[in-house]
Amino acid sequence: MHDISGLFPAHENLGAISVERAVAELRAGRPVVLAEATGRLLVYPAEQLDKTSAETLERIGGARLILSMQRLERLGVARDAPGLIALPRIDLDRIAALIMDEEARIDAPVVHPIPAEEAALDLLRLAQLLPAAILIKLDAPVAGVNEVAGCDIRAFRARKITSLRLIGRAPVPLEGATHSEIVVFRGGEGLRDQAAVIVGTPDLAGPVHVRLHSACLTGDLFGSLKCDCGDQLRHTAKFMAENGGGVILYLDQEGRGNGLSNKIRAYGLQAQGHDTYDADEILGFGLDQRRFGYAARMLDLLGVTRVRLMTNNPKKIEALRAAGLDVSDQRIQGRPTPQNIHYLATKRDRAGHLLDVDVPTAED
Ligand SMILES: Nc1nc2c(ncn2[C@@H]2O[C@H](COP(=O)(O)OP(=O)(O)OP(=O)(O)O)[C@@H](O)[C@H]2O)c(=O)[nH]1
Ligand SMILES: [Zn+2]
Repeated sequence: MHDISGLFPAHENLGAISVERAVAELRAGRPVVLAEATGRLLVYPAEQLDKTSAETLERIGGARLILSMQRLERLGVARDAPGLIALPRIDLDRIAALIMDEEARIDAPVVHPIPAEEAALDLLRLAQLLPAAILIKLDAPVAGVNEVAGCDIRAFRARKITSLRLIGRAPVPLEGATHSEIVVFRGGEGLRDQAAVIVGTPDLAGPVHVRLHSACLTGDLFGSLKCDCGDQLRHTAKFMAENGGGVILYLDQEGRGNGLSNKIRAYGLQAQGHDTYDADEILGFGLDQRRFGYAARMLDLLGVTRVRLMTNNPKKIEALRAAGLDVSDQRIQGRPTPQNIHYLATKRDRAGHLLDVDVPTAED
């Protein structure tokens, strides 16, 4: 027998790997078992339910639906924590309404979750699925299911920060910033690698212009007029090229961390008149899912300690300060368009973004 134990990563990574496996299973529409000292829980994503999975879950019995605090609030139940609803029957239409319908109201008692059940909800968020799962307490073994420990889910984000590694770097000339280098890191809590763009040759010992830019496929790549992302990205690179260089971290946080599918679902709700935050809340998400701890770690790996942060988002400033960086900030204006002006004003009014926007009134 060959001994291949040396091919497996160090012991401290195993927990994070088990979470990533669980995330892959859930995204593929497969169940996972969440193990805690209190017992074992079968977890199935509510958005993946179909006739066969519903029948199977109903046969096992004891199914409950866990929903986030934001979703419960939308369903007319004010709460400060997630909650569970018993599902004596797995009715596909009712569950679809409970997880996504704007008009649905709750018709059953809501129970407070235990930590294992809250960890299940967090797993769904990491998988960038809707934060809604069918849970069943298991009193008998189940075969062929991936198992994940609640403690590993809770430790996942911090572990991903410490395991972040620089994989490669190469010069890539950019429009408006021809002297640029792209550096790629593996890790972070998103589902892909993270990139940093080093524009010019910034003095890493002094305060460095830095932008934390969350991925926005629609804005950055397709030039969507609904947001200011693409414009800010290109403007920042050009500004840095003309002002002593800088570092742009391009973070795998599409849709404020909710993922592309949920962002497009939210855009669908926005097309019906909801603002950017209401649309996310209807889907069960909070104001902003993003955490910036791993961005601080990327800066650390690049040797940056003093930052002139190009942002209007106070949460980014706070997050880097909390991670020990010396941060001063600099406003960055995205181009207002008739299509994004309300989005910009909403970020200012509801999330405290430091934006200077003039929304035309009906009289203008
Ligand atoms: N969920 C959701 N995400 C959106 C929407 N519009 C844009 N986004 C995402 O919001 C994020 C924008 O992030 P950033 O460019 O870092 O900007 P910001 O948080 O507004 O802060 P600064 O630009 O630094 O002031 C990207 O991940 C976009 O994909 C939306 O309507 N709903
Ligand atoms: Zn955008």
